[in-house]
Amino acid sequence: MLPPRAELTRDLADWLPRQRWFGGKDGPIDELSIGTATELRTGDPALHHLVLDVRQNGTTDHYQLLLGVRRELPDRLRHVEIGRDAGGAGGTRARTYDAAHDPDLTRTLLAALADGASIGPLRFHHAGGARIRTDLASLPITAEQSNTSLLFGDAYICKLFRRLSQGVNLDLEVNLALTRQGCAHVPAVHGWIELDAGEPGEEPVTLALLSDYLHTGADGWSLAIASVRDWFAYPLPSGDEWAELDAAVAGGDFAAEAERLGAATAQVHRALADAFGVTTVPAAEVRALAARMNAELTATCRAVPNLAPHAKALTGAFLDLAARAAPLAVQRVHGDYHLGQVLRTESGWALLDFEGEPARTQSERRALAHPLRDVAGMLRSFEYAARFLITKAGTVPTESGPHLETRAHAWAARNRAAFCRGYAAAGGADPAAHSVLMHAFEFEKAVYEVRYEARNRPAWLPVPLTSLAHLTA
Ligand SMILES: Nc1ncnc2c1ncn2[C@@H]1O[C@H](COP(=O)(O)OP(=O)(O)O)[C@@H](O)[C@H]1O
Ligand SMILES: O=P(O)(O)O[C@H]1O[C@H](CO)[C@@H](O[C@H]2O[C@H](CO)[C@@H](O)[C@H](O)[C@H]2O)[C@H](O)[C@H]1O
Repeated sequence: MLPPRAELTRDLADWLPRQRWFGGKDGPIDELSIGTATELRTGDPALHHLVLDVRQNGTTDHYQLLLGVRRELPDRLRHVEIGRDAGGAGGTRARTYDAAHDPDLTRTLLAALADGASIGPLRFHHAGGARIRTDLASLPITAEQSNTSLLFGDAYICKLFRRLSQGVNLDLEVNLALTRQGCAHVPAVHGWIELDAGEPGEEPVTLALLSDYLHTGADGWSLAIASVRDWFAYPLPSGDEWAELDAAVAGGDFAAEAERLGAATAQVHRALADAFGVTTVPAAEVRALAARMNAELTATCRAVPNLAPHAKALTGAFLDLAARAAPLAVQRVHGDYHLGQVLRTESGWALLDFEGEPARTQSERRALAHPLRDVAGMLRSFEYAARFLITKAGTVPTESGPHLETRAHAWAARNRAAFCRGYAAAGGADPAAHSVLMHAFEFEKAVYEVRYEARNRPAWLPVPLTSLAHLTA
């Protein structure tokens, strides 16, 4: 049984702003109420699924929470306690906590998924194929910011979406379609959980996604950084010859992987086109897109004046896009493609997280785009990886800054070229033959990054700015 609502909502309003995944940290909570409460397991411990309606600054956001209720809280769950002394029915005391951290309770989710159960407004779907195992204990992974993912042994990863958005989640929609296409470059979907919208004709809200856990995978960002570190440590030849060095000579060269990643990207784009189709937008819409890119540049220059010296070159690229005067083929793409979104497993590259850029609205994230927009995103990521160690002063060997910047540039150039080669060879549009699109998309992403870093990680701001200095020189 749930503790009395008044006490519970008071505890939740105190606890929620302290959670990493809470999106409304920039203002106070004006009102918090429990939108839906569904009992998933009775007894001690009990499990309740809650949707919290959180009103801030005139808008209401919805967050999901798995609420555990126990008489006594074991030490291992103290760090996720929500309410200490909520008085239960009949004078009993109940301790409430975030049950995502309690493997005794999260098993309930696997069992319901395996059964394809319906509990109150919650629908548990099994994607078909292999039976879902129910004997696995969960462990939350800590790396994430906006959602919470649970590992079930080496078999599954279950992503619980914290802030809920209207309708079917993009990550589910895309991964399910690609799994059904037999695409080898995404983790197979095993199941998902959704909440009935309640109103006829309204789409259900996606709550969670259960996929294959690619437990042998290493993420592209760590692999690329290891390669850059190796390249920076490569001994300098005498004199000034270092400037001529090709990044290929370093032991940890990444170019072959970059080329394979390019090929995997083209294959996923093909599968997305097959699953969702391709449409053509007229030249007038391409002009409107270029105008939006430029408007964002103007707004970002106002917020981050250090971007202003590059504005002329960026505007030039957006004007070239506007002048292109040709229709553009658009389709579903990844939307926020970078090295942190790809995993190298023993059998190849896998792409993760098709939710789009977190700083964009839902409709912007759903918008179709030209596939080279993803290619440009990944080229930005090579720029980032090349300069990350320089920005993190102290983690690099003894060379002076300008020398390292030359090395960074060489590493980025080598891996950008390899990625593009792999992409074109596997049937994707050849980036070299679409320089107007590539420049506009890459500069659009760089503007987004400048804004993203200024807001979220000001210490990283020099990374996109230095790279822009090179690209616009
Ligand atoms: N299927 C998977 N197999 C292995 N690791 C995964 C899988 N899905 C996600 N991860 C790991 O979890 C991290 C975060 O996943 P992601 O889907 O990007 O979550 P978020 O949307 O919260 O950023 C990834 O960078 C990756 O390291
Ligand atoms: O992974 P998310 O969907 O949360 O994407 C956001 O955060 C990313 C940073 O974690 C950010 O990516 C930028 O930094 C990366 C290095 O950390 C770099 O590889 C990317 O190229 C760069 O864009 C992403 O833009 C943002 O949407």
